[in-house]
Amino acid sequence: MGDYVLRCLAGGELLEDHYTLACPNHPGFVRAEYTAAQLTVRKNLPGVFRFSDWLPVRGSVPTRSRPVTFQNRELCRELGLPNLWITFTGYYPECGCYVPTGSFKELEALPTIVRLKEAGGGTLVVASAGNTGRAFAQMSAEFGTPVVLVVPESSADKLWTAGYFDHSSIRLITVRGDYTDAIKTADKICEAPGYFPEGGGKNIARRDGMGCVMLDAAVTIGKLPDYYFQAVGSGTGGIAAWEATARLIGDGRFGSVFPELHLSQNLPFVPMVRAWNAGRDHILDEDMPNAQASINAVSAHVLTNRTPPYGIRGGVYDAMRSCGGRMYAVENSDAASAAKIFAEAENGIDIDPAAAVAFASLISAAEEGSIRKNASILLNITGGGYQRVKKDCEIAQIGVYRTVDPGEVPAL
Ligand SMILES: Cc1ncc(COP(=O)(O)O)c(C=O)c1O
Repeated sequence: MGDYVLRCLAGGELLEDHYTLACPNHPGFVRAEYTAAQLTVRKNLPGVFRFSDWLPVRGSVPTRSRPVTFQNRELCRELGLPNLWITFTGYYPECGCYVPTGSFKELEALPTIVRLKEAGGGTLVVASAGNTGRAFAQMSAEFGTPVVLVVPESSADKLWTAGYFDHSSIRLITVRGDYTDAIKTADKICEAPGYFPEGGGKNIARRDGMGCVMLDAAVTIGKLPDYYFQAVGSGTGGIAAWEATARLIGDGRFGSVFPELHLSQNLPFVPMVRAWNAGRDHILDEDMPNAQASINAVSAHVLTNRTPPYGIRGGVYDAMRSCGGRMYAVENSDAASAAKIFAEAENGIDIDPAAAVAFASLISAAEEGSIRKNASILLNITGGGYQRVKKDCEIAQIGVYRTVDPGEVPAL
């Protein structure tokens, strides 16, 4: 299971995999090419590991976390989209979804910790605006993998575990700055031996873990959707959807056309939307005017990455070029209205502000008539059910180990 070779996308050469995140000779992403040409869903394996054929791991860890794809007929009628499918990754027992930290970042964290363990282990260093850090914290508490989490000071309250109280394997560092400052601090920590970057979009375990959303949708719907809607900060989920689609097309049973990517960001911080709409393969400073104030003004802070893998070979720009599609800039108020519609339709489930941004972009596309109404649409609800998880499980806040200024490296 999970047999693969690792290929450099820029140079085309095969690479040895020692938790390898990048090619030593070329910039750009590396990608896993799996031996299994067809996907066998292994329901006997836990959670997301049912897709192990196309995950870069040999083993698994016990978990219930996986995405769940379903339809809500009433919502389909209300929106005039009869073939709307939702893939939900969060905590929503009524739909069989038990992701305790509430977001699809757990789909990345699970194969990442297994991949690192199989490569010899070490301490994972994770920069996060909140959700990624919480996902890795949960894994660390459950499986003992040591992690250093680096988050903006304002995100510290988002760092908790559900049902696990021993946090001795977790070091939480808060930075007096934003998400990008957290990324820089994390990079510096990784210069010390024994500390490994989780790798963000460069990590095949993270991308292929997220790609399980598309795999779950395709096996549930029985074919690839025509449109894929997701809110993006790094854009890794969009890239992952593109890569998973390529594998599904190769499988031969799910169709041969890439779904259009409909990716959204939260106004006023929308660097990828601006770059894409200007036809550029790179982001300029002018795409992020008043960056700090704009970041402070969005409702979905997890979408505020100032250095996303946009123009890199195999990144967001390539994915958009390959699939076609559109990018949306969504107002906070529209995201809030979308979240309300979702809660009313789905047992009061509160969705993540980022997922609300994606849903709002879909609503606007439907209202504008810019998508075909009868097309098969996949809406990636990337997080939700936080209120429910806090009701059903005991929550343990993670204590801050050190608080540092931007550029400062904490002693660990
Ligand atoms: C709930 C949620 N949705 C969407 C995103 C954006 O994901 P990405 O840009 O990595 O695909 C994030 C990122 O942290 C998230 O936490």
